Formats: sequence, structure tokens, C-alpha cells
Amino acid sequence: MNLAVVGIGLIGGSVARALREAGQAERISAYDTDAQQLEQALSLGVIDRVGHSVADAVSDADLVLLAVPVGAVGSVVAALIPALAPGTVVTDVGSTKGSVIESVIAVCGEWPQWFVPGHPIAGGERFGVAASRADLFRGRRVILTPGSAVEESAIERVRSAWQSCGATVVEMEPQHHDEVLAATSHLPHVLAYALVDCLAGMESEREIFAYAAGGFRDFTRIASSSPRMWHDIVRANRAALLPVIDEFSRVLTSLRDAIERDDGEAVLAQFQHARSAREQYLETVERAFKNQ
Ligand SMILES: NC(=O)C1=CN([C@@H]2O[C@H](COP(=O)(O)OP(=O)(O)OC[C@H]3O[C@@H](n4cnc5c(N)ncnc54)[C@H](O)[C@@H]3O)[C@@H](O)[C@H]2O)C=CC1
Ligand SMILES: O=C(O)C(=O)Cc1ccc(O)cc1
Repeated sequence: MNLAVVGIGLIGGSVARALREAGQAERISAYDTDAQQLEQALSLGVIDRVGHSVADAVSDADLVLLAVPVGAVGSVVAALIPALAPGTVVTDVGSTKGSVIESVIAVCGEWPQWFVPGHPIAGGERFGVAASRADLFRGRRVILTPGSAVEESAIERVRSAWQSCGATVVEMEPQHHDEVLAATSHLPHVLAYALVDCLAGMESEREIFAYAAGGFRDFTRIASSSPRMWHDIVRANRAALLPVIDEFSRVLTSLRDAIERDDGEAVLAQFQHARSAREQYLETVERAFKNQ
């Protein structure tokens, strides 16, 4: 299979490495607006060829992977359409699905038969091709949100590529995807950025970071993620994100009020409820890993 990757960063680079390692990609071309990423990808052996443009990179591809920030998908699709060969399948890895689908439909007029939206639930706070790894998706889930206009053979090509990367593929409605990810991924990133931003404002007076323990490091790891990528995600998924931010604010305020009233029972009940939910989550995750 000939693979073309547009956006050869953490995710694009990791898919390229994984498909190469699995023997599924004979020739890998890439295009990126950042020439340094392309040079690095070439010198690391992640790709075989640098495209001069999106169109040039995708022209002989069987599978095109769009691994750019979600706000850039529409313009990339507009650039690739003139060069798309019959039978080529295009997929993406964007963290939001409704906005990506809308931007593709805005460019194409309707949902094109060749487009299978996807989202790997795996990644990390580091970005750029230097951070990419062949095993990033092993044992992880990938959500596909194909519409009814998409041919089964196109879905199968994308499903099979992800399975070759070691992932389990599930299908979901785009809106459900965006609501679930708003709660489990987008809200935690917003909270981590907000917490570090808030403490950074106090830092100069009180030197607080010097005394931060492991809990602070664990909680805030994801605030090291790409600001540009997360800027795109929260804007693209604001319809699903705002209600969960509001619900979180309500729960935080209720905890704050219980602390103010010195209502030990209410504080303990909230912490116990949260702890047992997390223990249950960990058990489910471990069971899922064992069954793979
Ligand atoms: N980082 C993560 O943990 C995960 C990210 N994603 C999604 O994957 C996508 C890529 O994210 P990462 O690989 O983490 O970011 P990254 O920053 O490592 O890579 C993105 C690459 O896209 C390039 N790019 C930006 N605009 C472009 C354009 N118009 N044309 C061509 N190249 C362009 C950038 O130069 C960069 O090299 C995003 O849509 C993100 O939502 C999905 C799952 C996990
Ligand atoms: O760094 C982490 O732990 C993440 O949560 C990575 C991540 C970021 C964005 C996604 O859409 C999916 C996974």
C-alpha cells in the first residue's frame, strides 16, 4: 500500500512508523507546512518522500492520513481533491469529529464516499515527529465515525490499517463521539491548562512551583500539550464542551461551599464517590487490556 500523510507530527509520524513496522506501507509520502518536520521525518526514515504540496504528496496514495490540527482539515481537503486518484481512501485522526465532517462537507458539498473520519484514543503531551513511536496505538482504541454514504470497502481499508497498528476499532455516531470526548479528554485538558495558568499568575509572589509534589506533576502533565492543537479542539467542540465545563463548575462550587461550611461529611462523601468511580475505571481499563 502507498501511504500519504499530511501533517507528519506525533500522530502522523506514529501511524507511518507503525504501518511500516507491520509491513503494510511500501512507500510513504508526506506533506507538512513545517519543512523542518518533513526533513526530520525523512532523516529518521519515517517517510520515503517529501511532497512539494498536499496534491503532490497524495497523488499516488491508496490511503491518505490527515494528521493536522482539526482547524486545518478543510483547507487540506480542498487542496487534495484535484489530485485524488479514483479508489484512494482518505481518513483523519482529529480529536473532534462533528467539526471535521462539517468542514469536509463544506468543501465537497456532500459527504464524499472516500472519506472515513477517525480518531485514535492515544497520544501524549509531546508533539512533532521526533516524539512519534511505532507502538503508540498498540492496545488502544480507535473510533471511526463513517456516515452511511461511505462504502464498506473504504471503511475496511481504514479499519485494517488501524488493526495493523495494534489498535481495536469501534464505530460511533459523530455527535456521541464529541460528547464523550468533551467529558473525558477536552475538559481535563482545559482544567490542566487553567490550573497551571492560574498558579503561574501567583508564582512570582510565592515561588509555589518550587514546592510542587508528584500530584501536581501528574495532574498537569497534559498542560504541556500543543497549545495550537488544543486551541483548535476546544473551539471546534465548544457545543459539547460548554455544558461539561458548566457541570464541572457546579460540582466544584458545591465542593467549595461544603469546605466553606466546614461540612466534613459532604466533602468526604464527594471524595469517596470520586475515588470509587476512579477505582472502577481502572479495573475496567485493566480488564480491557487483559482481554486483548
Ligand atoms: N496529540 C495527541 O495526543 C493526539 C492528537 N490527535 C489529533 O491528531 C492531529 C495531529 O496532532 P499531533 O500529531 O499531536 O500534532 P503535531 O503538532 O505533532 O503534528 C501536527 C502537524 O501538522 C502540521 N500542520 C499544521 N497545519 C498544517 C497544514 N495546513 N498542512 C499541512 N501540515 C500542517 C504541523 O506542522 C505539524 O507537523 C490533531 O488533529 C489532533 O487533534 C488525535 C489523538 C491524539
Ligand atoms: O496526553 C494524553 O494523555 C492524552 O490525552 C492524549 C490525547 C490527546 C488528544 C486526543 O484526542 C486523544 C488523546
